[in-house]
Amino acid sequence: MAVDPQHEPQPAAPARDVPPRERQRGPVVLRRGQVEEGTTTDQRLLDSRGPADWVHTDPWRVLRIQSEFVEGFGTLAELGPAVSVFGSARTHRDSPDYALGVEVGRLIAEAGYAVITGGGPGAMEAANKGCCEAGGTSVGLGIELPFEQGMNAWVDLGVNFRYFFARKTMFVKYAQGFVVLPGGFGTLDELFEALVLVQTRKVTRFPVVLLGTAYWGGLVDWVRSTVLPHGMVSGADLDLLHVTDDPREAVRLVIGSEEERAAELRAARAKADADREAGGWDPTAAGRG
Ligand SMILES: C/C(=C\CNc1ncnc2c1ncn2[C@@H]1O[C@H](COP(=O)(O)O)[C@@H](O)[C@H]1O)CO
Repeated sequence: MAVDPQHEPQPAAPARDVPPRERQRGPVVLRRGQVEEGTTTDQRLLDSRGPADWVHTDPWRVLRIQSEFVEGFGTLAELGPAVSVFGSARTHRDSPDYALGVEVGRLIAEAGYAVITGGGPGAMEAANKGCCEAGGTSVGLGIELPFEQGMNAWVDLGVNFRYFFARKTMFVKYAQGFVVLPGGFGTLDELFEALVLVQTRKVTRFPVVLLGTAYWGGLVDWVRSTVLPHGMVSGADLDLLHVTDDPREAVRLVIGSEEERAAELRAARAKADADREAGGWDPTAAGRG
């Protein structure tokens, strides 16, 4: 009998059509010899047991550092214009320096600027108090210290940092300038960090004002009489420092007078209008000041 080739029995499916052993490792597909035995990533995540010493390793710290920058940038990005105020954590509430801190915080707030401090006691608390009482935005960037230290009661917007260097970035990035009240090593560290950033042109137009001639005069004289003649700084570097006893003068030096600020705003708006007419409008140009 003739065999119809169309109805001949088909050979069995070749072995390669049998689904191979397969496993996924995140987005990676592993087959045959690439398949590893063991738990999935998800299983390992959910498994609470196991050693925990990795939380004290540098790669893990890098993620924590990254999260401090994310939290700081995220919280402060829309703060608007601000001035950072520094000064001793040990300034007593009944001291003239505390009253000076309250006054400068108030004047900054009345000029429409937020006040950023280290969120601690003393001069920081004073500046936050003055700002808060005047209805300004009172910011505290706290730091985790070996001894218990909460955010002062006058901070309305606070972020706590583990790392000094992440916190210091925020003081500079989100302020138009610094006002520095009498203080110790912490205050000096913040002062000289700002001066080096300006001197090396990492930041431009960043006024630094020392409030209290009796306290700061000795330091400024030493820089002028010793550091300058030794050639360790230039005459232009000395101009980076302003010293005054008058909180109004301090605020004016940092943010300009009301007229200067209004003129800056007018100029920024005019530039934005001109750019818009030219077809290249920069929506951020008129927003500050
Ligand atoms: C010393 C005491 C408390 C310290 N608490 C602080 N909280 C927040 N920020 C602080 C603290 N101490 C120092 N700082 C930072 O340094 C600057 C003040 O340092 P100084 O040595 O006192 O001049 C200040 O601007 C902060 O940014 C006990 O009361």
